[in-house]
Amino acid sequence: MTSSASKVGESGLVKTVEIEGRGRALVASQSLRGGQIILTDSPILLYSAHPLSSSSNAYCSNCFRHLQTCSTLVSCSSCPCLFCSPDCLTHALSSSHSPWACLTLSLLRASPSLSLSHSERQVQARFLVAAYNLAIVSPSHFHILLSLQGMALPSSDSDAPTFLHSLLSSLSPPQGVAGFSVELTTALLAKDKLNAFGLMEPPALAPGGERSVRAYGIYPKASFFNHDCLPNACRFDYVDTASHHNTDITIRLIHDVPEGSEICLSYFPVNETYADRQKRLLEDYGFTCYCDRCRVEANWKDDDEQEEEQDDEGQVMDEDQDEQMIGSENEIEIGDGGGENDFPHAYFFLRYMCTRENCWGTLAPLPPSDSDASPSNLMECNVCGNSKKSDEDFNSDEDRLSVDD
Ligand SMILES: C[S@@+](CC[C@H](N)C(=O)[O-])C[C@H]1O[C@@H](n2cnc3c(N)ncnc32)[C@H](O)[C@@H]1O
Repeated sequence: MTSSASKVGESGLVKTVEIEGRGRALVASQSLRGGQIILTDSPILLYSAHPLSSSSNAYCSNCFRHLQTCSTLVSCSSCPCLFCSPDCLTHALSSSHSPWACLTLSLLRASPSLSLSHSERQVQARFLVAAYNLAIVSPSHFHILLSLQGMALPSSDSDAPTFLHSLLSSLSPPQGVAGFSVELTTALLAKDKLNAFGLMEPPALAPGGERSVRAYGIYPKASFFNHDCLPNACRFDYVDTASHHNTDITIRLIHDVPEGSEICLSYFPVNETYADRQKRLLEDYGFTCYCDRCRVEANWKDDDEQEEEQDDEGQVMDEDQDEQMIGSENEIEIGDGGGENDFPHAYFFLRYMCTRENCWGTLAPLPPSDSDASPSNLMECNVCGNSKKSDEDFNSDEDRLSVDD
């Protein structure tokens, strides 16, 4: 580890260091307590996760607050975008919804070739508009975006940059953006893929089902967190409940972390199998994970070697579920060996996984009253927002915490 340490976050609780094979990383500058907020970060760029062809107008086009909760809706005078308040619209007109962004989104919406494209490509088009708009309205933030990790990965959709770049060039090239080229477009798409955080839809909009993403954001300081399949920190956001800076995210520690230890997030829900995690990390993030959990699970029986049996209806059934640690009822399944050595991280799942059906969120203690206080025994889920005492089942829906930071 080389420590060219620059301190970031709340009062310098974490610092960036360079770790061989992992790039930049954030480590604890001092010993830290579970529940401590180590970083609050604001996005330099946000964009909708909905395809351009979608008629959904459920969220403010600037701050992505759910519009159902807003009484002062206004629309853009030149396009169908809605905003939660006149102030948000005014702010957007000089930032995220500049005249160039407004015109370009309208032209893209009307483009037959883009409307025939799959939804992922339409969302990538939204990102590129947001990124090139950033170059126009805030060159310093655009440089921060360029400084983030991200090279095109061999597995990435290689047609996307060429197609989207030629579309933008023909419809509405961003005037005055130095270096506007297919190479820059390729690099921007790669940076988005490696660094974007998803702001989720509120749980009530997806009853019983999985929550989907409403918007993506680039959070420059939080982008330095590396991944671990058993993270020691997790991310919270309060898009609909915070009255100011509602798109800020906070990173909170799940448990105590000693000075000098790396602080990691999980880039996706922790219930995924070893094979799925490795595939996703390699294809989407370009690395193989050798975290403690992966080192243990690498010795478990391979998915492909598992016996598969045909059930009576001829469906393929997985009999051996030792890879699928968290079943549909959030059960812990232990591997063939059955012992603690096979599954030393069972404790993590029992203590820090949300038990609400289909949530798969992570629990972190509420922030301690001061840095010397013991961690709170009230745990909050970073996905559904429910709370529970550390040794209890979840409270009812009425116990959902409302936090306004
Ligand atoms: C969001 S960035 C994290 C910060 C990054 N290390 C940097 O230097 O900017 C994601 C990238 O960091 C690297 N990374 C993250 N977690 C890693 C891990 N557990 N092992 C190796 N590389 C990792 C991968 O290159 C990944 O694509």
